[in-house]
Amino acid sequence: MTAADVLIRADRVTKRFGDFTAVDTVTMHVEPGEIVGLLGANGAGKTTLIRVLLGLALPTEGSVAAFGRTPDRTTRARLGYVPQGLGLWQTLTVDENITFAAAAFGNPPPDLDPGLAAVRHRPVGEIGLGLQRQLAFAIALAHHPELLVLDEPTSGVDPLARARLWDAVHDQADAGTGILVTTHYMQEAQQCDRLILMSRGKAVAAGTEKDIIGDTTACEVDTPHWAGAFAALDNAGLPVTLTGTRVRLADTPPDTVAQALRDAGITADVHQVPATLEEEMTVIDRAAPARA
Ligand SMILES: Nc1ncnc2c1ncn2[C@@H]1O[C@H](COP(=O)(O)OP(=O)(O)OP(=O)(O)O)[C@@H](O)[C@H]1O
Repeated sequence: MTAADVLIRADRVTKRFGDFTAVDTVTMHVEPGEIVGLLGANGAGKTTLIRVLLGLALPTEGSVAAFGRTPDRTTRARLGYVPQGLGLWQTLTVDENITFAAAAFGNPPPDLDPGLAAVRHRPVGEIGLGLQRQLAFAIALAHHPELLVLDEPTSGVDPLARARLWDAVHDQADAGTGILVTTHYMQEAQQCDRLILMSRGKAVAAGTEKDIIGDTTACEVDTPHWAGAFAALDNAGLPVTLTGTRVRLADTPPDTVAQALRDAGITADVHQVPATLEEEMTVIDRAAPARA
């Protein structure tokens, strides 16, 4: 990879608001044709990092470059951005939003798929969130950006629309567009070529899902008394989670779990399994130092 191959990069970027460090010394980049997932809990610093990358906020320390230069209006024209709030004018119609964006970027308005075409004369504030997301996505793609930045693109979207959106993202990446996408749905991480995990402002892990999970394990507790097992492990101060009736504990020795269950008089099978990405994330968050 040469510097010319990098679409966007952050080099030791820190962003502070007063005494609060929202982004802490983050270095990352996105290349053409790859889908990079920025993962992290609420408040981890994902949106702030994106705003700095796009030139919408200045870094307190460190530097950013888009297409090899300081982000400005010219670089903005080479990327598509769908912010968490979608960036649409709620009181303008679908058509008016499209016309406005097309004029700003100097491109012809995009073709609309039938769902959006049917509501083209309605104010955006009156159409459903799913259609609003589709519109924001169509507008972001209309000028054929080299880089697409999507902040929580699937939040509040039904499973079918979510699958469609990821299909569209893959089509873009296959055509050579670089994608930077934030999410806190860990299942969506599997859609990405590369992940960057943020915790309390820092990039704490990077690579594929497999790289990030590494050797971390979890204990799974097999018992018909799952409610009692959960309560007992929770009372013992262990990091237990319950998904459906599945009782699991990330990064906890099986002996510790078995002992806590025995102490509570609960019979159960305890076995060790590879951790999920979500579990790895909680392990990392537990270990991460408090924000500077
Ligand atoms: N303008 C601001 N002034 C003060 N604090 C801010 C500002 N913008 C963001 N923050 C704080 O910085 C931290 C990181 O926020 P950010 O929105 O970047 O997180 P995030 O990872 O995108 O979370 P979410 O998934 O909830 O959007 C939060 O604690 C937030 O309250």
